[in-house]
Amino acid sequence: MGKQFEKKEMLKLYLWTLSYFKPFMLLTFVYVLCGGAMIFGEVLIPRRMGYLIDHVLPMKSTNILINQIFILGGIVLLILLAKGSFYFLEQIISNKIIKNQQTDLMLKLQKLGFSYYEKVPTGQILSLFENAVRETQQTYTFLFPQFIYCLAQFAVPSIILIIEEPIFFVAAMIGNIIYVFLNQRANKKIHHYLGVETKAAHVSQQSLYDAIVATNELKAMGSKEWFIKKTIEDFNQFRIPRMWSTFWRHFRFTTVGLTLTISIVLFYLFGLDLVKNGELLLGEFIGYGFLMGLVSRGFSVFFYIIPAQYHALNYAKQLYEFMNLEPDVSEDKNSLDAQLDSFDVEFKNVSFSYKRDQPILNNISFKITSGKKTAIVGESGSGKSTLLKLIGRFYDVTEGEIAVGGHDIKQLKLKNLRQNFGYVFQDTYLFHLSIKDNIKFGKPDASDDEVMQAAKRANAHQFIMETECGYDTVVGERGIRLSGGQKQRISIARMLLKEPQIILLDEATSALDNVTEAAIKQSLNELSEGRTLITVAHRLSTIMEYDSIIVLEAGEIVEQGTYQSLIDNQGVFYRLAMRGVENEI
Ligand SMILES: Nc1ncnc2c1ncn2[C@@H]1O[C@H](COP(=O)(O)OP(=O)(O)OP(=O)(O)O)[C@@H](O)[C@H]1O
Repeated sequence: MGKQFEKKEMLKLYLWTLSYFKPFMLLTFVYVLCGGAMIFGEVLIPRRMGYLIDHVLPMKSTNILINQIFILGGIVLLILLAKGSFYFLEQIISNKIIKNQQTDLMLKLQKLGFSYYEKVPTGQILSLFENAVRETQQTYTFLFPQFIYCLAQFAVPSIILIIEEPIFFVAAMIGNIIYVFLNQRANKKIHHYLGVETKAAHVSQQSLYDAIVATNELKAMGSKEWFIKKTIEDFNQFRIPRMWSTFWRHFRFTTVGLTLTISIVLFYLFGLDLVKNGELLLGEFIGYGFLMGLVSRGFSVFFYIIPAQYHALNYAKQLYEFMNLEPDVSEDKNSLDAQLDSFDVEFKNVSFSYKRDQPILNNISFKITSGKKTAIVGESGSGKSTLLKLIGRFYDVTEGEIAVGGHDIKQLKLKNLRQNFGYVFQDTYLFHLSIKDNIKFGKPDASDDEVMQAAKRANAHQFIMETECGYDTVVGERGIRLSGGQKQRISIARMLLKEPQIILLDEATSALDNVTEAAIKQSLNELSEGRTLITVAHRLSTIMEYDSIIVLEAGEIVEQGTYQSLIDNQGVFYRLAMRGVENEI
């Protein structure tokens, strides 16, 4: 039952992998034709050679000999042409498939969005896009073409031998059966080690990723030795099974030579007897020898390909599962394709949990009127960032409704919803591009002057001009060449350039000093004039003139009002504010 199920699953997986050939049916057909022509030529040559030896040479006619050599040359040319076209088409088709597959994966990754990035470690995503993609794509570049080719290379000469001289087919199959018998254990071992290797590849890749990204943390904590030991252990989990799978694969290769020798010996034993008895001509004998070689080759490569394909399917399974993941947030088919004309944000009895039975937000209701400034405050872990993520629909509410401009956000097209948002996250990611492009990301068609104005308003112009190439300076991967505060300013410039109707700031100025923060606040104030601004703030002194402050505690709203009214209330907000004052002292 279990094995039956596994076979069914594997077949489904294989058909899914092959479905990428579908858009290229015509090319694939021509490709198969070329493969057919190759096999046809490979089978024809030994037969023409046999004819040459048995019938042409005894005639001692130079003209006929030359004719026959030309025919042979023509067949060789046909094989060469077919082979060239076969491999050329193989490249074209596999490249097209790889491109389509990669595009599908990228689109899927985008669709899965924020929640997927938060759930799955980056190293694991990289492993999927690196290892799983590379191994699966072997199906297109090598395994499937060779599967078809070897099947034909085995089947066509086998049929000829069975019809004409079955004893030679028997000789070939004896060697083949011994090969299968000897390799049963090897195949099981290879299958086992490849399975372990596939799983360990993820862990090893994650380790590598951590080693690169966390270099500074590890040095600072003096944990280098510990981490190196751990990385080596993780890598061994991958290296040792790989070593064994390679050993068994080599073992299998060695047995090919051995079993082929058995077939050849049998072929000579049976064949020479037939020649001696006059039942077979010498040329025919040589020709059948070639055909037998094709049968053995086709068979052994075929048996090499099956476990290799199985291995590739183990990786394809990861891609298949990834492609079939349901995004946490999806667009309704009948979603409203309309531009918003009002930007109120309303929470109606919203509850939310990342995991079942672990509520993060509980029965939250509030309304932010278009153009007003609202701050969300609360202890660490009270759910402030989560609340912002829900407004941007990075997650869907578990209960209740969020409305923007009077529409339930679930009923709006994601594009229409998000184009109205400008989001500055706690951590700013900078692309490995110039500073200019990193700012332009907020509005791709912005002019250089607009970029510069936005940077000036974000208090970033001065430090940008001090970098090596100004706005053209490439900020290395993850923007490591800039300080936390500088990265935040680029992110704010991005948002200022976009000029969104709803501004969401998640501790957007936490890495800035007081002077810079005050300067940026001025720009944000100007920008937020007439726009809805919702900010998660830790430094309460920055939100004194906000229209409303929502105080969260353990996922619930415990207070709401203006700064002064909350201070007068002497409740949770008052205590938070007092603590903040103490900290600043
Ligand atoms: N992607 C996630 N999956 C599961 N739990 C999460 C996820 N993100 C946050 N949480 C949990 O949700 C709770 C609220 O987190 P959130 O980041 O919203 O709090 P916060 O008030 O913004 O905290 P801080 O001020 O420290 O940034 C925390 O207990 C956190 O561990």
